[in-house]
Amino acid sequence: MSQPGILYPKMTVIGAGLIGGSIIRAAREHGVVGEITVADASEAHRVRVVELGVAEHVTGDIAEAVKDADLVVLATPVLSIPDLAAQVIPAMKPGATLTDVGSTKGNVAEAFRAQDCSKIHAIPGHPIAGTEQSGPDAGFSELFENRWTILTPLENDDEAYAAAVARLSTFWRAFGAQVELMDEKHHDLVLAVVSHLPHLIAYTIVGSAADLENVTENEVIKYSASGFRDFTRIAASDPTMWRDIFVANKDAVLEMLGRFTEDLQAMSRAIRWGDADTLHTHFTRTRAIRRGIVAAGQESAEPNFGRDRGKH
Ligand SMILES: NC(=O)C1=CN([C@@H]2O[C@H](COP(=O)(O)OP(=O)(O)OC[C@H]3O[C@@H](n4cnc5c(N)ncnc54)[C@H](O)[C@@H]3O)[C@@H](O)[C@H]2O)C=CC1
Ligand SMILES: O=C(O)C(=O)Cc1ccc(O)cc1
Repeated sequence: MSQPGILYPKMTVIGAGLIGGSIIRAAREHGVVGEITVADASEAHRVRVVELGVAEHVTGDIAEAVKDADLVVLATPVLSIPDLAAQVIPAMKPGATLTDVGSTKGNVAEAFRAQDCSKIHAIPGHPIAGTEQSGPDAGFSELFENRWTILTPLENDDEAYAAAVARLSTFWRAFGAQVELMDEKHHDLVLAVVSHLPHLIAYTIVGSAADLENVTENEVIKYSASGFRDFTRIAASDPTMWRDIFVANKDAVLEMLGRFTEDLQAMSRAIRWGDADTLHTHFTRTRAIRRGIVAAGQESAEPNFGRDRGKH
């Protein structure tokens, strides 16, 4: 793939965890930024970023970190974004771009709109790529390859804003991602079904299995070599990140949870009444959905494909 060259001479990433760390590595590898500055609230993480040697500047001072940046990326848990936006936006230089990678977009759009964004280009974003790992060591440059990044631009008819959205799209494409633009409310509904609800189910079922009196913790570990193992991987995802997602995306998650509960009741009824046809028809449909995803090249037929890349 031909690379676009330097898109942002100075990039600042706030939050050097899995996603921030992956962006830094990918941006360096693909040559789309010049100098990289990292700001992180955790001293231990700042020390680790220095040891890893992945950034030119590392600081705990947010205003100092963003003042010269052409691109600022917020890569922290979503409930921290309103506070960070209030610190970052007034400190940014005119004409610079602000984006984020948060898993929810309605609250981020609201946080950006609450500030005076007239001198910068504020563009919420979300790479649909990740793992259950977190922290500065978890990042790897290939994370975004063949994945989607959704941008949810704010309402703004300026040509300069459209150009900033186009440049940010080029940035993500340089990492091998495909970019889609979407309304933030639609984003939050779609992600509630395909990401937030599955995580809630995994968190719940792993807890339920461990709590059952006739199932020991030892059996949960021993037999997790089966399909249950995928649930335990997801249920190992970062607690702070997921607490924030469910608080921020409450309405969409509750709506989807309501529909899911109805569908679960229908399955429960089919099992109770021995309605084998209903079960078979349903499982045939879901198998076709999975095969469609594999055929579209979005996933390997092998389990756990790509999930372990970049682990240390
Ligand atoms: N983990 C995943 O699979 C994905 C996560 N996301 C989103 O990306 C964002 C970051 O997630 P991860 O990289 O997984 O988290 P992480 O836990 O690996 O990294 C977050 C980093 O932010 C720092 N931090 C936290 N609050 C801060 C604050 N107020 N100021 C400065 N630094 C702060 C932490 O010290 C940590 O280094 C979240 O909003 C999450 O919803 C998006 C796509 C995938
Ligand atoms: O690890 C997994 O299976 C994920 O689903 C990763 C993930 C987590 C949160 C996001 O907003 C996007 C991707």
